[in-house]
Amino acid sequence: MTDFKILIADDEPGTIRVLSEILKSVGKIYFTTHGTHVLELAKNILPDIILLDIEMPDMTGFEICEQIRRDAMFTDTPILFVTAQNGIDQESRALTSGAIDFIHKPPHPVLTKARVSNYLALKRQTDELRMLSMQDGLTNIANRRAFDKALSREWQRACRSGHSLSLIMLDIDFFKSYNDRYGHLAGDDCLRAVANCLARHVKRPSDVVARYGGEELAVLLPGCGLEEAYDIAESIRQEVSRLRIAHAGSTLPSTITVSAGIATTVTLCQNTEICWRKPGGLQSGVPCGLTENNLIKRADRALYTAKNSGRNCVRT
Ligand SMILES: Nc1nc2c(ncn2[C@@H]2O[C@H](COP(=O)(O)OP(=O)(O)OP(=O)(O)O)[C@@H](O)[C@H]2O)c(=O)[nH]1
Repeated sequence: MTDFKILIADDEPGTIRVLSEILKSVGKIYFTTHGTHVLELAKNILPDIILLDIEMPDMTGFEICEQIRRDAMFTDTPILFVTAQNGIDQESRALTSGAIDFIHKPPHPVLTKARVSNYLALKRQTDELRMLSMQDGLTNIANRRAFDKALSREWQRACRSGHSLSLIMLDIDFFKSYNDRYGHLAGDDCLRAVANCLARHVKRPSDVVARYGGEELAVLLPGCGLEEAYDIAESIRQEVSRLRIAHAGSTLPSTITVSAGIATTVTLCQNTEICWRKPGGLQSGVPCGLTENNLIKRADRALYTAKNSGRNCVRT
């Protein structure tokens, strides 16, 4: 048995039994006889494929399909309708509501298994491609594209909820001279080790560690205020020093170090104002309508300050 998850929604327990028997070797079966439960169940189990009865008493399969399609979590999840009806109108309505194909009742064991297996194989490839498109090939942390998406998502969320959002930008000190002295491949190893170190430091599922570009790395911390972000950045800085990667060209301790800059948002007055918290607890209101780019600019500016303050330090 594979680790695929198959969700079957049908108000007839007999059909669920037959489909489960046919597909039990293809993946783990989850089912519901209530149309209104499908979306919630799907959110809990994150199925790889959904088999939907068109005729359900509480909600039609079309309505459920459209509801699932509206949810960004299920953009790539294939939905197949299981139906006893044939007809151009039904099929066309099913396809426009977001289904990818049909299984006709009574389900034929060989055809049903083959059809579901094909869509699952396709889903696996799509998942792998999506993952690769969001991952940095050298360090295996999130790439710039994934970072931009996460920042945009978390910015919206922070504006809605009023929770803080912190961004740490980190840059390896004297990395050019490291490359020049030890070679580009050693530079790549060093970058990987520092990225791993960052990844070990983030704990919450919504935190994102990304390669922002070149030797600049970013840590996005939703729901995290300035003090906590500072502690995390400082702890990363110390941990990188403890890696003891020799760097004879550094004017600091002769090991690899990082500099870090932090910016934090605080939403005030029921989202009417977005405020940047400044060092020393000062707050300055900035008119609403700012974009997430301001957070990056602030963190970058703080990083620049850290570099100008002698490097191997954290600035806000
Ligand atoms: N090995 C390796 N080097 C990279 C990669 N991406 C960027 N770099 C190098 O990172 C170096 C960055 O150098 P600079 O921007 O001059 O900064 P720096 O030498 O670290 O100096 P400061 O940041 O001021 O401490 C350049 O030499 C880039 O070639 C990469 O993927 N692998």
